[in-house]
Amino acid sequence: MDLDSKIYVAGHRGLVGSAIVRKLKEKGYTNIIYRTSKELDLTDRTQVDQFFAEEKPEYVFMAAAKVGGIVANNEYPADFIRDNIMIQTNVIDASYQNNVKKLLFLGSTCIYPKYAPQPMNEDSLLTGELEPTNEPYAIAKIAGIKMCEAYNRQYGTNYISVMPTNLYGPNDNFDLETSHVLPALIRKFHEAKINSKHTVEVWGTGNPKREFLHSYDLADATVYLMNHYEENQFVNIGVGKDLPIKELAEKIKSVVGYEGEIVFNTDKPDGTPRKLVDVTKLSNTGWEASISLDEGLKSTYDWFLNNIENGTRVTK
Ligand SMILES: NC(=O)C1=CN([C@@H]2O[C@H](COP(=O)(O)OP(=O)(O)OC[C@H]3O[C@@H](n4cnc5c(N)ncnc54)[C@H](OP(=O)(O)O)[C@@H]3O)[C@@H](O)[C@H]2O)C=CC1
Ligand SMILES: C[C@H]1O[C@H](OP(=O)(O)OP(=O)(O)OC[C@H]2O[C@@H](n3cnc4c(=O)[nH]c(N)nc43)[C@H](O)[C@@H]2O)[C@@H](O)[C@@H](O)C1=O
Repeated sequence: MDLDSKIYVAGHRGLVGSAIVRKLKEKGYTNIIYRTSKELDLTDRTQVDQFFAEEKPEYVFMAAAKVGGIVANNEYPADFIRDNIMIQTNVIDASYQNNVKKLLFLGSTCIYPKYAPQPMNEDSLLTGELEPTNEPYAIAKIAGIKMCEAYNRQYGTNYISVMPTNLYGPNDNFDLETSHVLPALIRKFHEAKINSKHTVEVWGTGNPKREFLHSYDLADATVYLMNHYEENQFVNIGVGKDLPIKELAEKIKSVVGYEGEIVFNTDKPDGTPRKLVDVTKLSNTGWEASISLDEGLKSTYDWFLNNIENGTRVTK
């Protein structure tokens, strides 16, 4: 990408999209375009076609999607498969119709089989059954990967896909029903502390292990790969280290400074027991993460204190 290339970041207000815009600006890119979902509903093909025909972006970062944690995925499976298939199909095909030079599609590590050998490498795709709590979302993401590969093969496009591990950082979703574990626990411990509550509920047994990557590291990796990666096969993005949810909860409890007890609600699902990604392929490109989980938790809690009230964004 040249510094004046026209770059469309889809989903620029979200966790990932906002970090990508920040990174592009930091690196000196000057011609970045974006739209909110109100201005451009990516599930609507007519609106998408009109936008691409008018704007003619040269590069596309596909960070717009319907995203949610384990319970949201489990309760709204139809919304997750429908919206994601529509959004990605519209954007990928409109990119082809309008000669986009390169597109980066964001998948997720839930595309791997529930019991894939750990750490999970890229060759594990489609080798076993998926985790039921997020199967519809994972199938939409697998369709996105395969669509990029198929367009490259049939039409000679240059579309790459990345599979990030669980992410966190500024502009995350802090809604207690629909968010992922890390932002949910930051909010739960914080509210318990200020309201002097004696216990905090953590879903599941606390035994599943997860790997966490800061959104700024992810954004750095996506811009790096947009400039340096050309292979048809997707690439994992992670840190190569995971921890049990129980330990994550203890860390967040300590960062927030909460002194009560943790209670596990085993009526809530655990999901995949473990999904550590193999980052060998990524490391071979020369990229590695730089923000440690301890550092990232502290800065994300600071961001939360300055920007979130009652679970929603306020600008202080
Ligand atoms: N969060 C995570 O832990 C992980 C995320 N990913 C992937 O990263 C990508 C981004 O996720 P994340 O940033 O967390 O998600 P967010 O929910 O934070 O952001 C998603 C963005 O998508 C936009 N969007 C949703 N629906 C539409 C629509 N119909 N039309 C236009 N825009 C729409 C929203 O725009 P608006 O704000 O304007 O409504 C929003 O800004 C996704 O593909 C996700 O699968 C992968 C692995 C882990
Ligand atoms: C990124 C990824 O995100 C989802 O998969 P997940 O990793 O299972 O997501 P999660 O962050 O919601 O949960 C991780 C673990 O944490 C436990 N947990 C404890 N307490 C809370 C809690 O308060 N909220 C949440 N959400 N989880 C909690 C929870 O029970 C589970 O054991 C999918 O959408 C999937 O499609 C996807 O791609």
